[in-house]
Amino acid sequence: MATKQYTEEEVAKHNKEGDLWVTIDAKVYNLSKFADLHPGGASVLFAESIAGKDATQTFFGLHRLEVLHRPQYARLQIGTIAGEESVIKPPTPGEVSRVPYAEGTWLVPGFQTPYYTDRHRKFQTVVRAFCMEFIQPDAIKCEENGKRIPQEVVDKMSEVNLIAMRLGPGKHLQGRTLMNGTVTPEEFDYFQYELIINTELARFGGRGFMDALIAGAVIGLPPVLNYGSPELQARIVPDVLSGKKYLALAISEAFAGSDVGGIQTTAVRDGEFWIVTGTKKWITNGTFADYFTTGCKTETGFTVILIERDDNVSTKAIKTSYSATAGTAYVTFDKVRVPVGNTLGKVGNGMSVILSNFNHERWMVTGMALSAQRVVVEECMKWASQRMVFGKPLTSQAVIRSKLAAMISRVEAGQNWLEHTTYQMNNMSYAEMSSKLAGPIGLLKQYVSRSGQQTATDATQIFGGRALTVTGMGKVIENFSRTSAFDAILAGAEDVMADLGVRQAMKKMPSTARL
Ligand code: HEM
Repeated sequence: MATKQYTEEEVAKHNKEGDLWVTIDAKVYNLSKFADLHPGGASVLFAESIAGKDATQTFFGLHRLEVLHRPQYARLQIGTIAGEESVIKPPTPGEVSRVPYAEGTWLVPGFQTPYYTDRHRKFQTVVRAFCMEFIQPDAIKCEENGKRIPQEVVDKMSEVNLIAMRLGPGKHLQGRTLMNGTVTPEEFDYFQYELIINTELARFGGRGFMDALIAGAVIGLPPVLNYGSPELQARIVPDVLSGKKYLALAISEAFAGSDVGGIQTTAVRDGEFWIVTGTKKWITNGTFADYFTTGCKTETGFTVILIERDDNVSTKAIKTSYSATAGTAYVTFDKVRVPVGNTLGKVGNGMSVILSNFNHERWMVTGMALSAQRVVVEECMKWASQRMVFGKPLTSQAVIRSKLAAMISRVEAGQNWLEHTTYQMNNMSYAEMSSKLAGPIGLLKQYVSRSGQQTATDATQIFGGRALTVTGMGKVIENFSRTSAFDAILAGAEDVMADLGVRQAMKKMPSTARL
């Protein structure tokens, strides 16, 4: 680290081509050689207001702080300004943001919460620190290069049983040490701890990587845990939870999406085997999955079968508008022989297997979508404060403040509804949840995905052209705007969710209700 101290007068002498210093947040940088390599061009650095001067305000109007921490640029620092201290710092691992509305109120000092305890806060700190240290660096890289999640990250996650925790509480947690003992399996209350995990995993500004984080198993393993035979579970579950094998949920097809009943993949009995033929589309983690929890048409209806990858299973990456790191695949089953013992639940009863899984899946998607939306609120709060227009910050414009008001209201409304729903889930049996919460969760999901898209539109207006570039200042907004539509589709399309909520409510209308 550069420790040499300079006065402002000394820095001011280095103000020309070939001999160029600037100060940013009390740190002195020698840009003499870098000027010609500067992505923003050399000439901007020689401006009278920049060369040899304190360029802090201009710098933060154009760059994210992370630029200064990239090793190739951190090297340019030669010292600091004598008697001054750098004050703009990246968050330390586990640190909670102090930007208003950047965190759920339960994390804001002075606010009360009926749902969370100090144990939850401790857990949140540990999970955030873990995510920042072990997941975030690869999340950013993979989101950009589209490569699958590195095995080392998966191993690290399984070391603290993060993969198992992502499936919620249950017997699969028994005997496991969770997050190095921060929470016990008994204590892992139905959803609050899991909600914390989903919230933290969604804070990286990379939607593709969010789905790469073993999302396939999160949505595809519960049917094995809830409906698989003990033998099947013993063979499959430990390897998936320890990250040695990957699993994907394979329901949707080119022929049927939210209308699950219309799927065309068939499973025909041949003695002790099923012969499965058909195709599946949009399968998250499919390119690298070893197992597929697959919806099939059978003689007596719809049946869910666990298919193991073999030579008759082929997967092909589908190009989507989000990162290929999610491993979204087109899957072809070509007369795959699958032991009948791999059937999940009763033959012909697949619809209830899938439907019982949906509540948890939709709730998870909602939690992650809301967390990503909150990150956008934080980005906009920061940007609108630091961006100067005509000598004043953007926040001095009423129209910008009005957009911020709308964004904050949406994310806070979503959070309160989500926490309330999570509390119900904590206190209901699985069966109760299926009958009472399918509708409300559908409505909540469509509310959060719709508000996410409105927030994406508002954020794009606030960031302007910067919201359209994949790198640089607006990269989080660009990623969110490009991918928030995924939340409106995955696990049930927005319109279908809204309709489900109303239809379920209609079923419960008292026959005597009159105006
Ligand atoms: C340590 C000093 C600096 C480093 C390491 C640096 C680095 C970079 C990098 C990496 C970019 C690409 C965009 C991004 O990733 O955010 C960039 C863009 C830019 N930089 Fe710098 N820069 C420095 C100082 C400055 C200063 C003092 C100015 C003052 C005018 C400046 C003006 C610009 C401009 C105008 C762009 C283009 C921004 C855009 O396209 O939105 N840079 N710089």
